[in-house]
Amino acid sequence: MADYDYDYDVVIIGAGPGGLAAAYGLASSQHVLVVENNLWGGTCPNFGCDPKKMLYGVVEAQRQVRNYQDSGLTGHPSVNWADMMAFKRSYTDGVPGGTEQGLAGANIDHIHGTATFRDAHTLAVGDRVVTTDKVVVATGAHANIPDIPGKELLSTSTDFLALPDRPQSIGFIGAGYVAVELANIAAEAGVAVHVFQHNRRLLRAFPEEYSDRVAEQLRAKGVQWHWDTEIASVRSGADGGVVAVTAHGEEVALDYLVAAAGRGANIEKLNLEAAGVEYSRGGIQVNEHLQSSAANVFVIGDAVAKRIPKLTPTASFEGRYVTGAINGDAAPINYPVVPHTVFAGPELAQVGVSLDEAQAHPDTYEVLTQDVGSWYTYHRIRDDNARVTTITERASGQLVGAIALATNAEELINYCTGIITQGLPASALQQWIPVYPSVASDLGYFYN
Ligand SMILES: Cc1cc2nc3c(=O)[nH]c(=O)nc-3n(C[C@H](O)[C@H](O)[C@H](O)COP(=O)(O)OP(=O)(O)OC[C@H]3O[C@@H](n4cnc5c(N)ncnc54)[C@H](O)[C@@H]3O)c2cc1C
Ligand SMILES: NC(=O)c1ccc[n+]([C@@H]2O[C@H](COP(=O)([O-])OP(=O)(O)OC[C@H]3O[C@@H](n4cnc5c(N)ncnc54)[C@H](O)[C@@H]3O)[C@@H](O)[C@H]2O)c1
Repeated sequence: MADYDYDYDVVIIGAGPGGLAAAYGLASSQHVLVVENNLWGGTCPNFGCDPKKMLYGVVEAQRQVRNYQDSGLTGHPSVNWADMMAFKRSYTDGVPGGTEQGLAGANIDHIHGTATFRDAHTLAVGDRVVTTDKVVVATGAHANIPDIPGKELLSTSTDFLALPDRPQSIGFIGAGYVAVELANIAAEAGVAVHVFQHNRRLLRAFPEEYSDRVAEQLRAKGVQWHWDTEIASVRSGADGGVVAVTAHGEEVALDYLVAAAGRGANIEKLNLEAAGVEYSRGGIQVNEHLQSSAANVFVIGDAVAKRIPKLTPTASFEGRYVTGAINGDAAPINYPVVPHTVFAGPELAQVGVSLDEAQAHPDTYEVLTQDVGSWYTYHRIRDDNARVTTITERASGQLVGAIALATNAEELINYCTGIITQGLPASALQQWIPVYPSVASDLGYFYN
């Protein structure tokens, strides 16, 4: 508890996965206030992971029917965009209210408004001024909008996830997670999709031999890739649409053009200078205890300038870590391996030592890439192009990395993450009985 008579022990700015993990963790030991200026629950359940994966579920079901066309299924379903969006809302509509009820039920003080620092211990939220011993900044991130003429005509992933009617055409600037996932959903729903990428590399967080396969799979679904193409400007087009003008002078008429060129930390409204908190282009700088340059101000989640992936599980992990740090645990943060997946139809997932790293050190690592489309698990679902790479450390035989492009790849990679995190030897797989047949029952073939 604070020595000085502050209003609160901890004010948490932002009620996304990071801020909420910290709030629930701290509530039993500290007097906590949570401040949120948009929807309770933050990006992931309102405008990110969860609504995206609901739409993905619908288009994946359609893809599976297509895969089974010569295996007993006939007929081609089609996506009803409006109904798909209503299905999404059947979940997202309840998120803000449910999140707020959860905070109220746990007796955690919470207010709606934008928090701004007056000094490191004082925050303004609208007309209200609140003093606090410590602050946890968990403000997340927003889509970067390229600074080009007509930028106000650009849309974002948030707009996409709320489109009431199916567009005829849509473009994406950038070829990262957001563009690939939303391009897949749109293409599967029958939208004409263009992706404009300023170089020739998509999904740079994944190995090129895998991301090239994703590009080819999306091309086969109708996605038009515009490689080495900068968008120089945007102007209004016919019927409320836009015209994307490339640096080569090419013009592409679209219903929407989505900025998917990375995300920047939500720091502009915080007045960080008043609190002595230093930041850079990538977000707020922190030490190994997630403390900013103002020692009483902690930062977690997408707002942090960090090298590890900015994902919901990393934000929650950091929320749990600051709970311990604020309660007196002096240990620095120690991240376990972080798996990541792009839901690209099928999924591309990876964890641990990267393929580049393994290939650069062949004396240290053994790399085994297997085309598993003919294996029972993948043949059964006609995932004919499924592929899995495993990376083991030669000296110990320990699994240290894995990459999979396959239906349910995220589940296979979750199992690999458990093995790597726990440092389990291959012999451990002899001591458990998985359900057969299942993704898990293949593990012994990948790691033995
Ligand atoms: C389209 C999309 C799909 C994604 N899919 C996945 C996925 O499949 N898996 C995955 O792991 N991650 C995914 N992500 C990333 C994931 O959503 C984020 O990593 C995660 O939400 C970060 O949590 P956070 O708590 O740091 O921030 P956020 O969830 O962004 O929450 C921050 C909150 O702070 C509020 N806020 C900001 N400034 C202030 C202020 N000054 N005062 C008060 N409140 C403020 C914001 O309104 C927001 O609600 C996706 C992101 C997007 C955009
Ligand atoms: N499945 C998931 O886990 C998931 C899904 C969506 C988002 N996310 C999170 O959100 C973050 C942001 O996603 P994102 O796709 O916006 O970013 P990203 O960093 O994954 O990709 C950005 C893309 O934009 C390109 N780019 C950068 N500047 C550009 C410019 N000026 N003009 C044209 N292209 C440009 C980059 O080369 C890259 O291809 C991810 O890094 C991830 O942390 C995760």
